[in-house]
Amino acid sequence: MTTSHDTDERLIEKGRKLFAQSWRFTHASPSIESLPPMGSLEVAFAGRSNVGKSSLINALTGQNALARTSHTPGRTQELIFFEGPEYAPLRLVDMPGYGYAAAAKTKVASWTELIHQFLLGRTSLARVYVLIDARHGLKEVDQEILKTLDRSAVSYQLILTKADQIKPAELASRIAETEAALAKHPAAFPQVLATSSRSATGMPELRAAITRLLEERGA
Ligand SMILES: Nc1nc2c(ncn2[C@@H]2O[C@H](COP(=O)(O)OP(=O)(O)OP(=O)(O)O)[C@@H](O)[C@H]2O)c(=O)[nH]1
Ligand SMILES: [Mg+2]
Repeated sequence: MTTSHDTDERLIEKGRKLFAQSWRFTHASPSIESLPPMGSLEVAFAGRSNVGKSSLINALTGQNALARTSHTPGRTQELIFFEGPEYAPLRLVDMPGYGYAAAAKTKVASWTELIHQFLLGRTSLARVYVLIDARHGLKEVDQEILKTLDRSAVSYQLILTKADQIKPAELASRIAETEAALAKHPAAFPQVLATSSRSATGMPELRAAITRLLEERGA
């Protein structure tokens, strides 16, 4: 008999292998006109500037220099695509951050436009993870992204990042509060994940979730 525990173990092992391969940068798109042709399934990471999108891609792949990270917000300014050579059906997409008030207004506006256009019009986009800083929770500017995702057909899930920065009890209440806020967004996964790129908390589960998605899509 197959139990759900067996399935979880199998997906965690398969996810570990998928992400243990050598990932590489393949494409950077500063505009919607310059996107790579659709083909492989894509999983994108969105969120406010500095929330830890690029760091999460590095932690998932175990390659610390794959995506460029920075202490200062506004590091990632284009849509950045990564592929694993032995598993072409999957691309990871690092996105520019939104809500960064210190950057030039015109830049912020063009990144925001790019983000919304990508999320609404990309049929190869199989899932979007929306990252939220576990210390701060959902902000008004995140709601705009959630509204865009509600209008698109893509499945999406929230991830609380930097879980290493707060106490377990605080993390538990932040998860509960964020899940409660998702009641207004029926298109979202009702469950919220918690991760730390620093301690690798949540990485096996996230790799398994992406692996399950690929299986569901027959990739
Ligand atoms: N403590 C802790 N710090 C983290 C974690 N993830 C990222 N950081 C730090 O947060 C800062 C921003 O990380 P990035 O990965 O560059 O964030 P980003 O969301 O890609 O930022 P932009 O590209 O500017 O939108 C860096 O100083 C990281 O070291 C984490 O899990 N724990
Ligand atoms: Mg980044």
